[in-house]
Amino acid sequence: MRLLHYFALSEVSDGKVYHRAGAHADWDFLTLLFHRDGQDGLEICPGRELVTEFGTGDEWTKVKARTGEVVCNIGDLLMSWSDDRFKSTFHRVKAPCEPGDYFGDRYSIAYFNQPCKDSLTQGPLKKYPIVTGAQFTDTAMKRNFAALQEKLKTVAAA
Ligand SMILES: O=C(O)CCC(=O)C(=O)O
Ligand SMILES: [Fe+2]
Repeated sequence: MRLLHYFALSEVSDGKVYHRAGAHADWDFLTLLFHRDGQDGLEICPGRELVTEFGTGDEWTKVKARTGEVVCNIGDLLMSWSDDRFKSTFHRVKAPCEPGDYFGDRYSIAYFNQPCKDSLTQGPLKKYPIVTGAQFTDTAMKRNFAALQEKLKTVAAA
């Protein structure tokens, strides 16, 4: 479970668009997101053909934050377990940076459903090799860490 507090920002704009959580897919089975009325920012790009690649350029949909509603994001484990029938939900959190955005404090709860370490998963079509929960999580963490290292290199070189 992740308890997120995105701090309030002053209502200034330099004309650029920023994100406080970059585009990503979660590597769990299913993420349940809880927001508060009016604290918008989440944008989703569902149905993307990927297992956690950090791409850009697709169509993004803004999700209205509402108290009492639960946003369910498909994670990479459900994607591979379903032999890619259900695609991971690519998502990001926009920073308030344009007129009309919500600039106040934003609270969000992300409940990540992770597999037990010794559980075994494989889809009915056996598209991917059978893995334990521990192997799946370990691979996902290493892949994300490698992607982050690559990104840092690009930023450092710029
Ligand atoms: O704050 C949100 O609405 C999303 C957070 C999120 O995507 C994450 O923690 O993985
Ligand atoms: Fe996420």
